[in-house]
Amino acid sequence: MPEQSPLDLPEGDPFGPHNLPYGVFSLPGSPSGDDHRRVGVRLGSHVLDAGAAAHALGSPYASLLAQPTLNPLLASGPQTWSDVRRALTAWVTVPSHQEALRPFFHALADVTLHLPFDVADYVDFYASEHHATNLGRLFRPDSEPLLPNWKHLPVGYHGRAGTVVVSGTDVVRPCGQRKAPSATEPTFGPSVKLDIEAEVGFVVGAPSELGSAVPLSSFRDHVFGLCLLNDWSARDIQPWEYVPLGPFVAKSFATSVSAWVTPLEALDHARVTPPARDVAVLPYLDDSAEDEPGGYDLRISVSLNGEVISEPPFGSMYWTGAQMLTHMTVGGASLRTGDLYGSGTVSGTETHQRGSLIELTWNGTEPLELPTGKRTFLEDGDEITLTAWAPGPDGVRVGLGEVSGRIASARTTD
Ligand SMILES: O=C(O)/C=C/C(=O)CC(=O)CC(=O)O
Ligand SMILES: [Ca+2]
Ligand SMILES: [Mg+2]
Repeated sequence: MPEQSPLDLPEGDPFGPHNLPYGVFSLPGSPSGDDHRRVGVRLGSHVLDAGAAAHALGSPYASLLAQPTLNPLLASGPQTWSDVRRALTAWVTVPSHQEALRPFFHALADVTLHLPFDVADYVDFYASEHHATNLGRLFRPDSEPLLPNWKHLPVGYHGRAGTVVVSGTDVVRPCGQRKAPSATEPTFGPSVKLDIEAEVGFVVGAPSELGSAVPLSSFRDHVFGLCLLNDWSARDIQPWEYVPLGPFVAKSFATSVSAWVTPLEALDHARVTPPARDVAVLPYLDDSAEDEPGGYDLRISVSLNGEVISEPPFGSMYWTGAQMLTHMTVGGASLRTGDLYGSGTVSGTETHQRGSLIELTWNGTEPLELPTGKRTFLEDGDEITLTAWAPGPDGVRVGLGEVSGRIASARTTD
């Protein structure tokens, strides 16, 4: 019997030709150096070696795709993104290409997936009203949960690009300094409140000029696509160190991203109007006259050791990706290819929609009851996986892949 073609997908496969996310892979046995990495496009449970396929088909995009990272494609800009996607769609849907493409498909189970792009700057926002309200209650119980600025601008901080890692990378429990409110002196040691943050990452492709702001309407000229992101956070280190400049050691030891970047064009059916804003914003952030709604209806699922513990709805985010981008550049900051910005933890209104353990367990006071026992924060060996899907054309889902990471024990010297 002939082997089934990678192009024969089960009906409704979330990684069908309507999706075509990009990643970077290497083949088994190849050294881990850059030379052996190549851009791949996911189709079902296979990855297409996009550069080799382009070369074989005589495509003008061969040199853009035969690369060890997505950066050249990201830098090529929105017209080329569309053109390449159109070409790929034709390759995987036109039956006459089937035989020519077959050698360039590899089973996902047989390849190693790498960080898909070289991360330039990394920023993390705080765009969920429900998350910000919960964290405000937990960290600042004597104040209003939302600080006065929260509904006037998307609050964010600059993170550490060099510690962004691809899904599947172990996360070493961080050590740091902490002081409980009741303690008189700070102490040092491995975090005892290691947490997750379920987020969506925005991947910047086309750069912008230093000194000019990027308006809301230019979001799609710069942002190439979305990934899943887990902003690992040490909740015992964070409250002691964050005043007044923001998170530092507590959130800079590892941030995991999915191996697949889903182009915005694959998510057009998922666009939704964000929740009603009850405070008027300044004109540069006012999206009421934009042509398209700025939200994305992504349904995230968080599992701990295989048990689903939360289902955060990305469509509930107060601030949109365009507003975050515009605010980030309003002072004239330039964008670089490979910039990554996180949405901030995605939490919905309901308890089972909270995107972090500090919220799900109310800072450890209400443990989760799991088949493997009670859990407040993460223990060594725990594995966290975020997955997500979005509505696509004709009721078919668009899969966003997964981001997972396992906790390795702290590296202490004593
Ligand atoms: O409210 C605080 O002081 C802290 C908030 C967070 O830890 C959240 C954060 O990193 C941004 C986010 O993911 O929403
Ligand atoms: Ca975060
Ligand atoms: Mg981080």
